[in-house]
Amino acid sequence: MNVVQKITAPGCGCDAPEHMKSLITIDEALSRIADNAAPIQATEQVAPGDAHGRILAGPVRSRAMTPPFDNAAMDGYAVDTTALSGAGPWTLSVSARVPAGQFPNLPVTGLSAAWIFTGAPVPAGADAVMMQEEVQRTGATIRIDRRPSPGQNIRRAGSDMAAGEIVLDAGQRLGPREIAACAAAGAAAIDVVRPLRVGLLVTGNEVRQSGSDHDRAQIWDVNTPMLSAALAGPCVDVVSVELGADNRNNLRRQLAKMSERTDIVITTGGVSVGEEDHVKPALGELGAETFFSGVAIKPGKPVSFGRLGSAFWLGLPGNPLAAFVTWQLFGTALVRALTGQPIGKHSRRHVITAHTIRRKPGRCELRPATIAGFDDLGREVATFEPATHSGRVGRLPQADGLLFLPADIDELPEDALVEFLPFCDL
Ligand SMILES: Nc1nc2c(c(=O)[nH]1)N[C@H]1C(S)=C(S)[C@@H](COP(=O)(O)OP(=O)(O)OC[C@H]3O[C@@H](n4cnc5c(N)ncnc54)[C@H](O)[C@@H]3O)O[C@H]1N2
Ligand code: MOO
Repeated sequence: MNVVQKITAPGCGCDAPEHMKSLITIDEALSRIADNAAPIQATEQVAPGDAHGRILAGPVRSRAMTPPFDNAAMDGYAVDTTALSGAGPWTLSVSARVPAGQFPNLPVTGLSAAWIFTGAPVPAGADAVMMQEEVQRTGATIRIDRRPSPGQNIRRAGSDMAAGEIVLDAGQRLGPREIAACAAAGAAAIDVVRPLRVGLLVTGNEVRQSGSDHDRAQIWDVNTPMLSAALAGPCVDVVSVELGADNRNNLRRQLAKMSERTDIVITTGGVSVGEEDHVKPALGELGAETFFSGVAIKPGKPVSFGRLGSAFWLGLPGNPLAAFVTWQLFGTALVRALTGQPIGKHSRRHVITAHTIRRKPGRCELRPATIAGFDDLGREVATFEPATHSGRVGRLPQADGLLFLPADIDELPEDALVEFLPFCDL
């Protein structure tokens, strides 16, 4: 096996024909999202049990040390090792019984032991807990053959979290692991970012509801259900889903209305250069700002980003694979930016290509790929179709993510190391 090269930076397409010169790189597009989309300030409070998938608006501090007291890690006997003189064995009298949830009244003194259960507070005077399997109990006495170590089987107060310690920072997405830390920190109510209000406007005269009867020149709408599914998550409220005809005046009215009640307006289709592509002209008439218009990628070249009033606009291409890929690259980044989560390249990793690639250079290609397994060095190996077709989604369910094929590369051998972005949900 021969690693030919390590590829990190997708090229910029700047040796491309004149009409591609205005296109920017993926990383430049991500920077423009990060620079323009400041986190929304609105927050709300939720209980830890309702926080799944929400984004922390501020740090979470531990309200008290945890565990709150020294406690037994095993069912057994709490003893004072300093009272065990000589080489043993030792016989101790069982002087108390301490179940979890009950505070011990009596200290352990001399050759006495407290019968203790996992999670129960360790009595004063004891400095070790013997597992019950390691002692012989007879009536009200136990025999210990081997000297316990001081501290054995005791979980010390504060050993997990100190009082006041920051356990989570703002911008963290709350999954089961983070919610566990919040609960252990004693958080009764957690400050989270209020869900983003998102509107979806799917354009195209030819688009009809999936499964419906349609005329000969019409097609089933893939983008509405696909993006509705992509947006389904606790940090987003989809407040409006509309279809829009290829008509500038109508689109202008729809965009204006949608932008008044949303943080993000997502459009699909009508964003390229043809006379029937009315989304950008309609936004122009409404005085929208444009932060980028076209990225040197395949699929998804016309993807655009701007602002209309207080709402951000993300213009995804109509081709369904292009819409999905640009959602994965830029839509998820915009949601992250507006909810205060870092956006970066951290989720990209490197994989090995399973086949030779021959392609037309010019744009960085995002090719759907499947992680098929590992090579003999333990590296992930990706398989993929011979080409990327922006209108095809039939094989998308088999893909795990996107390979980044740099703009200037026309051929890559088998076993090349390339960047890979796993698909992610909100
Ligand atoms: N002269 C040029 N033509 C095109 C260029 C270009 O640079 N110069 N770019 C091409 C590229 S790349 C893309 S991507 C598409 C994107 O165009 P639009 O975003 O304007 O999308 P539409 O033209 O409206 O639609 C493209 C394609 O997708 C189908 N579509 C649209 N909506 C849906 C939907 N909801 N569900 C399923 N399929 C949908 C539509 O029927 C078209 O076939 O432009 C190229 N052209
Ligand atoms: O950029 Mo488009 O998605 O290739 O057809």
